Amino acid sequence: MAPNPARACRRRRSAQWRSARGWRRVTTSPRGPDGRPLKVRVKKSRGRTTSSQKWLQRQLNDPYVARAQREGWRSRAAFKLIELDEKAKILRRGLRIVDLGAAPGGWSQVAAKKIGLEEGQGKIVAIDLLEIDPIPGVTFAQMDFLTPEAPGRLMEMLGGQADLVMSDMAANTTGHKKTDHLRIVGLVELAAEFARQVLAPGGTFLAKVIQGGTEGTLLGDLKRDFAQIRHIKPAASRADSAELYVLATGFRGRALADAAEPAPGDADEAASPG
Ligand SMILES: C[S@@+](CC[C@H](N)C(=O)[O-])C[C@H]1O[C@@H](n2cnc3c(N)ncnc32)[C@H](O)[C@@H]1O
Repeated sequence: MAPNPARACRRRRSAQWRSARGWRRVTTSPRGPDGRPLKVRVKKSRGRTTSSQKWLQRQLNDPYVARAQREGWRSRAAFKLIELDEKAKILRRGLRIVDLGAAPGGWSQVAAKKIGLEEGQGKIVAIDLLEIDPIPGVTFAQMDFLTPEAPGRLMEMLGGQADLVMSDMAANTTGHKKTDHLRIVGLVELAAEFARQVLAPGGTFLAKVIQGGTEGTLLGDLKRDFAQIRHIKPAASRADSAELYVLATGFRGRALADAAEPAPGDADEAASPG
């Protein structure tokens, strides 16, 4: 019998529903001749709600999760990019895009559709620590963006300049607010540095930050290198989360960004009397 995706989806959601409410599966023995349990009981677990149950409860109560499943997006994050694009018109046919922190692939799916990737237009290169199921036309590398080889590898995959560098990277949270804040700021700073290396003049940089995360040096550098900076909080971004997106448009070009960076050795020359 052909698999029925709607039925599989219903079954998965009902399993999630049971798990989120503290039900756990108990498999009785003996097993039948086909190795499957003769009886499967579902029992309510005692004790406090675990963090994974809380996560599941949030998922089940989240309209974007259900909508993503219905519409075939790999993540609820897809709606954030859809909304950012509705507000700021960042995706156009034929664009060359770098997607940083791409897994499970929602943003790449949205971007691929908008730029006409399946019709042979534009290009998307993507990177993540995690593996993703292939997306037609998207060139993906499973690697840590923080490793020194990552920027070079991405540039090689891209084979030219980019029109848009987008980063939805989020480091695993530790629960320690200050550490989490510093980690995400570190990721955005590196992503912005990479954007300066690969963007064509007029290009766009979009990145997830957390409130207060684009103040100081990062914001100053972005203002110097891009014509316009905006902060946007899409409705799909959870209200109780401090995340928001910084959108920098109108890249002024590498020459300017490079001129602002002291070249290696400049400091020594300036300091040397002769
Ligand atoms: C919120 S998810 C991205 C969701 C994605 N935009 C989508 O639409 O499906 C954040 C991703 O950032 C990735 N990430 C975090 N740190 C990273 C790093 N140093 N290098 C590469 N990916 C990283 C995580 O593995 C995770 O998959």
